[in-house]
Amino acid sequence: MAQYSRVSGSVGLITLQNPPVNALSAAVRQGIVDTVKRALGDPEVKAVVIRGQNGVFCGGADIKEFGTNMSGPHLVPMIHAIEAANKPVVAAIEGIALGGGLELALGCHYRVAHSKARLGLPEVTLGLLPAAGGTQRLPRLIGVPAALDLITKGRHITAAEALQLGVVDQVTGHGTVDAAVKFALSVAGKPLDARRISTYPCPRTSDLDALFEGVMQKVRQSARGAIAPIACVQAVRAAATLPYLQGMEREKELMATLFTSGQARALQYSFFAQRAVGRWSTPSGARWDTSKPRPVHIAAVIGLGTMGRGIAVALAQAGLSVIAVETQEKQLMEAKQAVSGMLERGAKRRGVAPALDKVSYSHDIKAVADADLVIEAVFEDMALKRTVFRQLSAVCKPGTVLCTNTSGLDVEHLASQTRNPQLVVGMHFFAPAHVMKLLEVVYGPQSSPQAVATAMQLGKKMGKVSVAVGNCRGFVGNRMLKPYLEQAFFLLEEGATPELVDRALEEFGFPMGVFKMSDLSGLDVGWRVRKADGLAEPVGASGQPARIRQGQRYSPLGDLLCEQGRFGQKTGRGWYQYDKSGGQVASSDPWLHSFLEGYRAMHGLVARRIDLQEVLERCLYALINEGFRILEDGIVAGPEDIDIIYVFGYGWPRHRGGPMFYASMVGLERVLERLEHHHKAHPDVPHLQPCSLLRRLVSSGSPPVHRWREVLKKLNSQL
Ligand SMILES: CCCCCCCCCCCCC[C@H](O)CC(=O)SCCNC(=O)CCNC(=O)[C@H](O)C(C)(C)COP(=O)(O)OP(=O)(O)OC[C@H]1O[C@@H](n2cnc3c(N)ncnc32)[C@H](O)[C@@H]1OP(=O)(O)O
Repeated sequence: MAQYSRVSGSVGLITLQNPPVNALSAAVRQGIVDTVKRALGDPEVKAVVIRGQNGVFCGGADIKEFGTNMSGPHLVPMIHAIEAANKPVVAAIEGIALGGGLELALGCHYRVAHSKARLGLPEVTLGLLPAAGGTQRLPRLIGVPAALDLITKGRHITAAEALQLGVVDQVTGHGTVDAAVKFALSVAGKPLDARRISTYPCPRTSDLDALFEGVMQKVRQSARGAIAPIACVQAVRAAATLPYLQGMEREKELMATLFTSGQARALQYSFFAQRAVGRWSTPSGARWDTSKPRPVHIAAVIGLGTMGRGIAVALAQAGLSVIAVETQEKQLMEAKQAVSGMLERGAKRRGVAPALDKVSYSHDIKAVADADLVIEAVFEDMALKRTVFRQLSAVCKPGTVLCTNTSGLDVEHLASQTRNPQLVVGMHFFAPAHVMKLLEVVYGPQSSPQAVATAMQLGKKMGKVSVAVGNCRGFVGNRMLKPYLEQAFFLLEEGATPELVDRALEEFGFPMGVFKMSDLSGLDVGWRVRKADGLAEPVGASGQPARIRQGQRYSPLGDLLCEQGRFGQKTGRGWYQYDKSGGQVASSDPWLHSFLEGYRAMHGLVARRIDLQEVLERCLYALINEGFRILEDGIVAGPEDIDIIYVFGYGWPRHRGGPMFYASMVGLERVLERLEHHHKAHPDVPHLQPCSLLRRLVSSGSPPVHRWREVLKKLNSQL
């Protein structure tokens, strides 16, 4: 709703009221329509100020309404009525003016913003475009290039940048509403014609065609199949080439296409999923709202390889004091230089002072004695990690939370090496740790709610999207990756090429196909794990046929490449060839193709034609099937956790929502039917056998993904 009052005698003050972000719900829109009418009809009122309650102007249209039959006044005529008013209307922008919130402000005649306010049109991130006149007014106000930049990227800008661009008229460091009221009084009675942005001609830009062509090309490259950024460019083009009302028609038409698209549903699901993972819970009953984190002022990092360095940087950038430990003197010196460089570059990018003095370095593990939390980031080797945990348990002060940065080792086993296993959790960072947004926080059966809450809160402070997950081999992300990779190898055996598999996945929207990704991260990484698991043994040594291990179908292709020293980009050869060791441009490798032919011949395999659809089904449905197993095992609280992990850590295209959302969009029945089909064709591949949760969801009528938690609870209680 919106509240009305009169201030300073002649200013009508309208306050939007819809906590926490004053989203433009039907009630708020109705409130604005009513209060504007009241202010304009009051002869005592000379000017109007619109503000938001609790220091927040407006977070835009109410996204929760999008899935409903939206009632109440429409935004477009509401904003037109404000712009057409015969008394000046001033937006007092505190906190945020985003999406429809900024569009409302652009309909006002003047905008006064607090210096800490952030403004933007982020609709593109929700699979939409600014459809309340944003695509038509913003280019008219600030020019086509700047408007294109803001609208296609959905970037938030500061008040200072907004002032520089001409989005706002005044910035204040003090009381925004007081400043806006004063401003309103100063312009009361002045002509308003020149203040109605919809009447402005779009500022001329030289070679408009070349500009739009260039932006469209960039957007198509970076959007990888996302339709909203393209529609945003088309809408701004309408502003630049058509009269305002025709431009508005085009905006509406484009919005109608986006609004009903699966991509918009996926991106809006992702928005709420990201918030849902913050409300974590564990099977033991620990919860985000009842578990109190321990304060962390001093954090320590043990092991300063690539991961440890990134973690130290992320901690220092989050304002913590960091003790960085590396036992080898030479490596410590190298790490110190590297960490300082990363901090300096990061600070330069963000326009702040580098937090160099936040990090102290030591080669002695005893230096961590006073740390509130320690993150062990030594080499991925259980014996080594065990030793470090025993040492940490001996040297740390009581109450220190001990975390292991591992991509899949048993957190519970490490906890058992310490005196206080309840204070041990996993923190699975993704490389580069100071850049990648995802963090898996892994709790074991003994981890205390406080330890989980502490790691989750620290992740948030470091700017990570943190997801609480249970302790199992590979946790969530890597556990699901295993069947995906396995299918990719099997497809090569059956006749596919790395190029074909990668093309299918890249056209789906992954930034890189599985083989290019594997070349980038290094084939030796997986080889080491398979060797440790007793899988990658030479044929003779295992005493089993080459393509069977531990009673299941196995592809030794990756191992054979490693035996040839083909580790991917770092050696200049892997599934592809590169111009040099460390080269990044993959090209098809004739050697690899004849190697595959020889391999198939040796094992009596006859290559068959494999199409892109089969690649997608085999790779993605096997991964999704594992996701259902993870849900069934109670490793995560809901499908949102899995989807956020895949979108933020594994390159799953955001406009497809994540694997579990994608499965629900494809239709659970269809996923089940195709898994059954592929399992029948490959009965020796357990990962293709549909998991019982998937079957049970299908028999309960394939509920939409937002109802799975509820169904899961019910199914579990029936067990
Ligand atoms: C045939 C059919 C034709 C159909 C044509 C349809 C025409 C429809 C016409 C519509 C015209 C609309 C035009 C407009 O351009 C569209 C929009 O405005 S879309 C919305 C744009 N705004 C945003 O994208 C902002 C989203 N929010 C954020 O980025 C952040 O929440 C924030 C505002 C920066 C605040 O961040 P934080 O402080 O970190 O807080 P949280 O993120 O945790 O949020 C707190 C709480 O608020 C909820 N929330 C936030 N924004 C909205 C919102 N816009 N609507 C509803 N709810 C919102 C958020 O979910 C949190 O709640 P929780 O999920 O935790 O319960």
